[in-house]
Amino acid sequence: MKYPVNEVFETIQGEGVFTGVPAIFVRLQGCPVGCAWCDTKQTWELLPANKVSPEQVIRVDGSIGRWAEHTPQSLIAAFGAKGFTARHLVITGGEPCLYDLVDLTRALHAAGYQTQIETSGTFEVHCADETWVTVSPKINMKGGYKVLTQALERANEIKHPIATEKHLDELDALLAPIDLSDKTICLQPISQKPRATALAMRVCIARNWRLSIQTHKYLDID
Ligand SMILES: C[S@@+](CC[C@H](N)C(=O)[O-])C[C@H]1O[C@@H](n2cnc3c(N)ncnc32)[C@H](O)[C@@H]1O
Ligand SMILES: Nc1nc2[nH]cc(C(=O)O)c2c(=O)[nH]1
Ligand code: SF4
Ligand SMILES: [Mg+2]
Repeated sequence: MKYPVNEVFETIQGEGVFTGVPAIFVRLQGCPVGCAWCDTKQTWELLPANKVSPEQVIRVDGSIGRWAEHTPQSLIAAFGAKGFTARHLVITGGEPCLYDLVDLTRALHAAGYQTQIETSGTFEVHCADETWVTVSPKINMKGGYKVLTQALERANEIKHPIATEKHLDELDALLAPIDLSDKTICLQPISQKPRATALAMRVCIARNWRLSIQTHKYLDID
């Protein structure tokens, strides 16, 4: 299967349960969800005019929305050619679950990588059984998509972006029918806002949840 790839880079996972772990990021192009505060808006449109050759998305700045088709094999070959050493592989976007990720995640596991998906939960998650799935549920966004029970139930980690009490109330309502016993819940302040961070810290302490700050933003790395 071919996937539209916006950028591939090696860095430190900055968010969630795997914060601090060296990781290769594969960012897929395309997302219809429309979060007003999205930090990767260049990935929303899959414009034919922005299609480039496969080598033009490896370790280059993806900020102008270019994309190239890659297969699992061409990606794994590119990691080797660039001398990437991380064994943790994060598939993000855009919205990666627009695409069936079974092929990609299985090929990555067969090549010795541990995989993680970052998804909004608005499309069904199709991936290898071993993949760590982080769902960052998007409620009432412009695109009008709803979070799916399939995605919430598949999640290993629920990482909720939060700025106000309203976001917390929305999360509580969404999670009420879900069995959370095998899931880690993280709150992630939106855009490093001090009030959002203070709220997230307060709630995490009260509920024994985890704080996820976007450490790469503080470090000014990819
Ligand atoms: C850019 S999204 C891509 C993956 C997928 N579309 C999703 O939303 O989970 C990656 C992560 O960044 C988070 N995120 C995006 N913009 C953010 C912002 N301004 N502040 C905090 N988190 C943000 C998302 O909630 C998600 O957890
Ligand atoms: N360092 C780093 N960690 C991240 N964790 C999730 C990211 C994302 O954009 O999905 C991201 C990212 O873009 N960079
Ligand atoms: S779902 Fe993810 S990529 Fe899409 S707009 Fe929201 S934060 Fe951005
Ligand atoms: Mg990011």
